[in-house]
Amino acid sequence: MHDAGPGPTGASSRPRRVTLIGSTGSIGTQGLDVIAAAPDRFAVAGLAGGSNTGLLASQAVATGAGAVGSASATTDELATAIAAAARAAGVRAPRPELFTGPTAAAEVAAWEGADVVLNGITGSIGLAPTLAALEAGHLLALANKESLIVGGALVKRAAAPGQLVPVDSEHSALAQALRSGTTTEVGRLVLTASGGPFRGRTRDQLASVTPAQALAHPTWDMGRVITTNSASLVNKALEVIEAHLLFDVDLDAIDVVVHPQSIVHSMVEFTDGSTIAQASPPDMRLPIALGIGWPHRVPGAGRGVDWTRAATWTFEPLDEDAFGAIRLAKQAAASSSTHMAVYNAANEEAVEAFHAGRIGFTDIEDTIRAAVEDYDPATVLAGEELSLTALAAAEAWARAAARSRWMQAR
Ligand SMILES: NC(=O)C1=CN([C@@H]2O[C@H](COP(=O)(O)OP(=O)(O)OC[C@H]3O[C@@H](n4cnc5c(N)ncnc54)[C@H](OP(=O)(O)O)[C@@H]3O)[C@@H](O)[C@H]2O)C=CC1
Ligand SMILES: CC(=O)[C@@H](O)[C@H](O)COP(=O)(O)O
Ligand SMILES: [Mn+2]
Repeated sequence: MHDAGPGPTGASSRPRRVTLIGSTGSIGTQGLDVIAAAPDRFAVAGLAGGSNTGLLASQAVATGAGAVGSASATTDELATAIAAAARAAGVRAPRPELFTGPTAAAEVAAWEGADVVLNGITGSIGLAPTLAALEAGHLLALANKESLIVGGALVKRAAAPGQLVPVDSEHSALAQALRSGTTTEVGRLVLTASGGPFRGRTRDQLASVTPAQALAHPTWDMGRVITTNSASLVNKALEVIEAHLLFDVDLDAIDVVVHPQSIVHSMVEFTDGSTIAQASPPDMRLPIALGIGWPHRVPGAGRGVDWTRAATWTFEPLDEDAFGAIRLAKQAAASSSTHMAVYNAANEEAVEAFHAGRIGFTDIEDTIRAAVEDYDPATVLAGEELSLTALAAAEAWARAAARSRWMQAR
């Protein structure tokens, strides 16, 4: 079993040191909130961000992080931004170790001053930091689902037992439910889906929805890509594969049910017909705190359900004629070890194209379907086994295949 370092129980000799990859995003900033609220349990080790250098620099000053990485700034720009943030805060500028460029996030993830890495990058670019954190022996609190889904067996092989803890709300719920039962007693996993902003629409009605409508998630405030993926149900499709990889449950024993209130975050049905569900108001700070504090709960991380008020929780089947992303992902995952990299890369390209006004909403799913159906690993990979090289080739093929659809349409 992986040694997570000091337990953040308040009674340990020092707080657990946390590196945040994607510290400027939705998961990253909520991770910083959790850490700031529990200074006896957690301290910031490292920070890595993308293009928001000003916020990254302010975070570096506020937290005293020992390592700071930026994908977009030069070392001089990052140092200057940190000095400016310190001046603005009226404090002495800290002198963290700086990392810049495309490998910065992975270098910060591997940085030795951490016990735990919270990976909150968006997209398959999260794979390198995921592998770097695991190889460095850190506990990995994983929000960046794409790295597990794309990396598949590569990520699983790199993780020692207990080293990878899910932060995604559904998988945190499943991990919590599974603490009460042995895996041989699991009948099936049931992931809840909010249904997104377009719940109840037909496929024809989906064709004309706008990016602004897709970004109006009914229950969660998240980054642009995952919010769009929730609207298309691609997020739930990725999560089915994520659950399959995390918990070694067959794909045909993983179901999705639409639960618009997002209070039951998922459930495990055991072989005797008993179901254990995890419920809490929608707030990512709870699964983030549990992820970085694993296996300990952090008191006050989230608020509980208010049982004194009348409330209705509803569950309904998913309309798979309108939303085909989950069926398509199950097919892709069963096809080859690199098909999900193709699925994800085609989706990443299509989401960007949708927000750029190049394609319509239903073209997202059509783009993924075409890529998954046309992809032939024997041709694209020329016999290469699952490896970072093979994944890069599969992704490059998928991105080119996706783009060619809207280039041709011009
Ligand atoms: N938000 C949520 O509630 C949930 C999110 N997740 C998952 O967590 C991940 C993050 O989602 P979310 O926080 O919403 O996304 P955001 O878009 O809000 O944040 C993404 C973060 O990644 C950073 N980033 C982008 N490129 C790089 C790079 N090359 N190197 C380092 N950092 C980079 C961004 O930096 P910058 O802004 O500076 O460019 C930003 O900090 C996704 O995989 C998502 O699916 C899962 C469950 C819930
Ligand atoms: C908070 C979280 O974990 C998200 O992945 C959330 O599940 C998105 O909501 P959907 O159920 O609409 O995909
Ligand atoms: Mn989720």
